Amino acid sequence: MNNDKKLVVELENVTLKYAQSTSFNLKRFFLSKHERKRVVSNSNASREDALSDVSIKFYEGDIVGIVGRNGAGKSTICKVLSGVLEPTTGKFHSNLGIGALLSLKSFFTKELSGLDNIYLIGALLGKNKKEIEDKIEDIIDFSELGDSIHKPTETYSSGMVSRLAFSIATSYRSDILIIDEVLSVGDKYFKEKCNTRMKSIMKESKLIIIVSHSDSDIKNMCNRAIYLDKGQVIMDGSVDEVMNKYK
Ligand SMILES: Nc1ncnc2c1ncn2[C@@H]1O[C@H](COP(=O)(O)OP(=O)(O)OP(=O)(O)O)[C@@H](O)[C@H]1O
Repeated sequence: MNNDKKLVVELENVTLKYAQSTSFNLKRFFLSKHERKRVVSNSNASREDALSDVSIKFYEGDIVGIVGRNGAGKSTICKVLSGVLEPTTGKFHSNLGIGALLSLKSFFTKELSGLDNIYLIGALLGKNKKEIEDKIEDIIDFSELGDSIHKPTETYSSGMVSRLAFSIATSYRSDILIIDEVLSVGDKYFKEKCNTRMKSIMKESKLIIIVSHSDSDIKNMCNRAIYLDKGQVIMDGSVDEVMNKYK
């Protein structure tokens, strides 16, 4: 499959077990950045695998939709692809730079303001102060949060969080863009605005991964889909084929 395309990212027999039940957030990521195994387990036996023997090849130009029921392992795969989590066993190879992971579940530190989160997430994406400050105006404008940017994000509606998350991640260019359940929230007007921005980013990114529970998001944007269940790949193929199986 895809013999004419350039292989850019590969998961090889990846298994991932979480060490303990715990929520994931930015602070935790910073603390564990140099010791990633603190958030995953080395044990072979004790826990059900969040990912189990997953092998996937990603090619330049792929826009891949990942589908599956709750708990299937979609967010976990995104974290492995963005370098946030290391596999417990198996290998992750990437010829692309650090992946920009756009995820509502992961990175907001809720007691901090939207503005502070812009700095923190920018730093997490490897940007320096100047690079972050160069983008602040664009991020706030695009998110349309106005003065709410100074309020703690725990006071935001899910739509506001979504707007800010989308604005931050899409303000920086990276070779790999990973969008985990962000497109499905936000009102119709903002969704259209996101789609327009996405189209221009897609032209610049080498690989895009989209997790969505929305059939239409996957059908409209992706050229390939992967169906996960209980941490395993059930099907990897064309969008039509996979969405028919997933129904
Ligand atoms: N931080 C964590 N600690 C322990 N277990 C976790 C953690 N995060 C996820 N899991 C478990 O790993 C499995 C896969 O979870 P994951 O969040 O990747 O699924 P998902 O497909 O993204 O689900 P959803 O559609 O509900 O967002 C689930 O069984 C989940 O309970």
